[in-house]
Amino acid sequence: MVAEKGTDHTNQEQEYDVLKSTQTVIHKALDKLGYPEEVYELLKEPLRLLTVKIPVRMDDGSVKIFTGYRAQHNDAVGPTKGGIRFHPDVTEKEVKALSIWMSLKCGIVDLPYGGGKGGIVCDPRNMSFRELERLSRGYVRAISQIVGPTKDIPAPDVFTNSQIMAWMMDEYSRMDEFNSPGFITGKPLVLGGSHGRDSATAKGVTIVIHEAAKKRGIDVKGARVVVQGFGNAGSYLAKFMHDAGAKVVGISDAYGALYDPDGLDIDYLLDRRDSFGTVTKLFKNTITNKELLELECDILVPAAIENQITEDNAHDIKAKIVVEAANGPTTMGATQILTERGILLVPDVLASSGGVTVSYFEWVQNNQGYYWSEEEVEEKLEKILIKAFNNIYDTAQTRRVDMRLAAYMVGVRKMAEASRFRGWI
Ligand SMILES: NC(=O)C1=CN([C@@H]2O[C@H](COP(=O)(O)OP(=O)(O)OC[C@H]3O[C@@H](n4cnc5c(N)ncnc54)[C@H](O)[C@@H]3O)[C@@H](O)[C@H]2O)C=CC1
Ligand SMILES: O=C(O)CCC(=O)C(=O)O
Repeated sequence: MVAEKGTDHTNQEQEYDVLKSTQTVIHKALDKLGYPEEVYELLKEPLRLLTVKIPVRMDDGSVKIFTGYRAQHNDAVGPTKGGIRFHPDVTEKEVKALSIWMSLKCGIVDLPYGGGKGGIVCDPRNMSFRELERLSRGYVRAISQIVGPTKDIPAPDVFTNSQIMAWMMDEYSRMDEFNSPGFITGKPLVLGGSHGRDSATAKGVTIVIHEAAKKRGIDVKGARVVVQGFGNAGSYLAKFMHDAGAKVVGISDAYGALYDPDGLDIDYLLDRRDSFGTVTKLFKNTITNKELLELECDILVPAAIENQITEDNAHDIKAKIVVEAANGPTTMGATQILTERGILLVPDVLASSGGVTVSYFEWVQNNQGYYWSEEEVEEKLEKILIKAFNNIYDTAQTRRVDMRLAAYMVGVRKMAEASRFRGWI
């Protein structure tokens, strides 16, 4: 049955509630796996959520109070792990959902972690370098009691980068009175970062695109690709697709989108984009993000923010494969519509797990004090993601469920088992 389009405001609010929809799919996954209700009661919310107020001295002398969060979903398997987002739309609910997705990712690629996530309500695009440094350091001081290399290990996410990780690592090291590179991942190479972390999310997406294309008999060479978002995940991905011989016909950022049916000049766009993944402001001939998503193409990769493919536009998506580099870009209703239309949807918790996988490699290298080559990192990442993709694809086929539910079934099992062995449930 084809789902009806969302009609009123309440329907839309429910459709866009990322926490509720995640909970619904976790519930279904646990039911399918035969777990009792108390497992769902444990896993439906993070174990811990810290809300902090961060006073920051602004460059004009005034003090601004920022709100930040750190959610730790489940630490039965090991320390929690996940990025920190700086964005004006950050909410408590979003951070909670993001921490649950991190647990699922860690389960899918079999890392010894549970999920965590942090966020600060701010717009770094309107802040100076020094204001950002003070905010980053203030956040670490505020959450210091619950994070640490064996407790909860942060990393980059939307509008945060290796410089911000460096300030945060330095602040934590000062408090800890040790050099603590294992406190955070996504650091610059000279501070114990890993080769390949910058491009890891996109590399992982590239690996699963190749696997998904094989399943659909699509040759990546010559395939038409559309990428929403031109930041860390989206810009590297556009480059990898371009280098693989695909034709990247559309890209976008928060301000608009670019389209060329003959393929965009990706190297030129990479050269001109700013550190927040903005490039479309330089062009007059732009289209909207909505138009971008509905372009004729073979592979569509949302790599920006949540709730982009909804019941309102899922019927108009022309791609044969949708690969979610972003967290939560497709609503539950839209997942159903795309699946019914025969579009292969590779869900976020699988497609974007390359980032946390290489973050894990970084943490291992920090703990060992022994560093790997880029080739070693790539080889290990490829093995893990090919196995994860095929495991989930096969689960979807044999259990006759959509790819998202299959991914949740694979991802939730380890933390449920670990919680059971610990005697929590
Ligand atoms: N950086 C990482 O390692 C990982 C990132 N992700 C996810 O990938 C997505 C993108 O993250 P990054 O590339 O790291 O962020 P980024 O900050 O490097 O880039 C974000 C991009 O999204 C665009 N954008 C922001 N708000 C938008 C809006 N309202 N509409 C359309 N575009 C908008 C920005 O202009 C920019 O091009 C997020 O969902 C993030 O959670 C997932 C796994 C790991
Ligand atoms: O690299 C990490 O530890 C986490 C990356 C992240 O935040 C994500 O996958 O959404």
